[in-house]
Amino acid sequence: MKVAVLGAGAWGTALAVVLASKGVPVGLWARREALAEAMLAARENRDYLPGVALPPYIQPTADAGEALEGAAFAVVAVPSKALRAVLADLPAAPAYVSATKGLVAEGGALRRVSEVIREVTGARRVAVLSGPNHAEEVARFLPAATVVASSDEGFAREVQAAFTTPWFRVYTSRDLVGVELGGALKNVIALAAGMVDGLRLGDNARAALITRGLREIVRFGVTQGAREQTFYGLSGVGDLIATATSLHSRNRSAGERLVRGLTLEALERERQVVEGVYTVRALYDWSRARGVELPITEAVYRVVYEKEDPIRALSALMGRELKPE
Ligand SMILES: NC(=O)C1=CN([C@@H]2O[C@H](COP(=O)(O)OP(=O)(O)OC[C@H]3O[C@@H](n4cnc5c(N)ncnc54)[C@H](O)[C@@H]3O)[C@@H](O)[C@H]2O)C=CC1
Ligand SMILES: O=C(CO)COP(=O)(O)O
Repeated sequence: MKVAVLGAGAWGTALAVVLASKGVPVGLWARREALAEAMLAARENRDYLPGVALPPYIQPTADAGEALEGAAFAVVAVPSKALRAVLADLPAAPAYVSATKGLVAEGGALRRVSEVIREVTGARRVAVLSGPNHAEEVARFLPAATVVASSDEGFAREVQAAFTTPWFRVYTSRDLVGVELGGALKNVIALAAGMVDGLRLGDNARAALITRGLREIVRFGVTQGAREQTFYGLSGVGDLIATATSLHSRNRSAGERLVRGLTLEALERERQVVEGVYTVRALYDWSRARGVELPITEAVYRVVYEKEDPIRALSALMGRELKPE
């Protein structure tokens, strides 16, 4: 069995390493010819995942047709903002696994990445792979667990079997909506946790924020048809903890740097993608249009997009109406 990985950032590369480490041939598609050539020459992705050797079973290429040729399924690991345009340009695969963690805002509607994949490609077999999985650790064979969710149980099991290794444990789930939203929304809470870190507000504050953040994720997720229980698993609270507390997390670190003077414009120019910056805007617009309260999302939005003083935005969370937990 061969697999195509679309997107040669840190995560696409790490997932390719997982598959190739067990002898699965992988076509790793990079948008830029120069990156594909550099990976071929150095057998390393120095731009996005330096220090990790690419096993021989990985075939880097900028030719999507070559990457997809004979693949049983394609793993989508491109940033959510580029998703639609990238997919529209590529040949179709028999099935898709989304590894992208974000939301796509289109004309006032919020779309999940798997919905966009389904719509653009017409594929019927679509799964989401999501969990507490920093690429830097997964690619170095440190132990990790993840979830593959699909409404097609057979496909979820196929993907589970493809990715499972002695150090990468894969669970299945039928709650695709819950698994997908857990991965997207935790980035917003991780931005907020980074702001707490940047302001040196302490461990108690970070724990309170993560816990109330989980509540906010559940509140939104349930309105979208997710099962509440899913958010208490690996792809929910598991990923929230990994992202909101890790030195690897780009979202957490972006929050920290934004309150210390980094501008949004400078952040957007950086090479690595910080999905939470787009997710928070999409969620904020959605919540305002529907009158749904998402207080942490609102605070993060105001700091990132309205340049509100972060102390003021976070104090507003403390000063909300008192109520039972
Ligand atoms: N890095 C990680 O540990 C994890 C990342 N993810 C998710 O995977 C997705 C991809 O992230 P990473 O691999 O970390 O990316 P990255 O930050 O390492 O690299 C960015 C990637 O996006 C590509 N890119 C940028 N603009 C593009 C455009 N306009 N069209 C096509 N491609 C474009 C770049 O070429 C590069 O491959 C994101 O949704 C992220 O949230 C999920 C789990 C873990
Ligand atoms: O999703 C991730 C870990 O599970 C990666 O998080 P960051 O994008 O914040 O680095």
